[in-house]
Amino acid sequence: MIKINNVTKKYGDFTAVDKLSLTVNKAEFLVILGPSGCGKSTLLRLINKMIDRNGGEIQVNGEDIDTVKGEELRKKIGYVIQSTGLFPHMDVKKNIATVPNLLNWEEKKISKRVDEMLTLVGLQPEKYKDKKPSELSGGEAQRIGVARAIASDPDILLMDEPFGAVDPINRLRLQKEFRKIQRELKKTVVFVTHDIDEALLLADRICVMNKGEIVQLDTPENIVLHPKNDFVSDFFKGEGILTILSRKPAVDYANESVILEEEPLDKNATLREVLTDMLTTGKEQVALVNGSISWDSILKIAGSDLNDSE
Ligand SMILES: Nc1ncnc2c1ncn2[C@@H]1O[C@H](COP(=O)(O)OP(=O)(O)OP(=O)(O)O)[C@@H](O)[C@H]1O
Repeated sequence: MIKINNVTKKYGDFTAVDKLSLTVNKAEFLVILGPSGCGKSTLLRLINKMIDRNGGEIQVNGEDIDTVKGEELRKKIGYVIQSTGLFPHMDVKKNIATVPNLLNWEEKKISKRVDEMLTLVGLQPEKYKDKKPSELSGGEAQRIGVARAIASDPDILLMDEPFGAVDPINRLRLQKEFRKIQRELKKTVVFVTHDIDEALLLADRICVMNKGEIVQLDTPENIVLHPKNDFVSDFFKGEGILTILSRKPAVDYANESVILEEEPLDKNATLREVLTDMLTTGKEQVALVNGSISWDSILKIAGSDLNDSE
């Protein structure tokens, strides 16, 4: 858990983070979203003491960060940045082993951990561990960045646009895989992005920032459907409904009394996939494993029921 209380960061006369308070719960995926220059990266770097603050307090897992040395704190908190920050002269296994080495783990334990981490992020250990970063694609390098950040099993991960350099198709795959890993390992994640779809797809809660302050902190659904002010609604510009549909399992909305004589969609299909199926086939009713769902009900869900269902 991370507790930020009344924290301010100034660069000269300029206030980058302004008396900001925020609690990130254990195992929560919190996304910080906002326009360029609003203070997102600064906030992240304050948490792991890469920069000093001018006022306020920060606690990490109940401990005031002022009582811990920066290097010690950073061994306990994973940090991933857009450029991946992999060391170019080290091979993949050495990169992943960075923090375990700093923590003086035994060779055998490190080697086992490297293989586990590569497998976790979907890369075959034998094929990848001896490669240099220059021999990896952008998406592979991002995965190694994630593997390195979680290698020493930190409770908390700070991620600053970690998938920014990846092409859209691999990006979506990485986002989904990472979300799954985060849920399985119950990591507390603070994730910075200015990509609205990414925020809506990943977040338990979104913290919308502007000019160093929090404008709205809420679930993705509430932010899209009930923006607090014009800044938030202009920022989202009506986007987001499709992404929210893609977070909802269709089976949760099935009409169990209408059974169709046709092949049902996959049991894991989302409302967005139902909508796509309807738009590509022209069907107004689609079969699900536990009943069916109609065009009218999708429209109704997109319009209002999403909010009530939270
Ligand atoms: N070392 C620094 N010295 C002076 N000003 C800085 C410094 N680092 C950041 N700033 C300023 O502080 C503000 C917040 O920067 P920050 O990097 O936190 O923004 P951000 O929201 O992460 O932006 P982006 O989405 O573009 O990465 C910006 O106006 C930036 O120019």
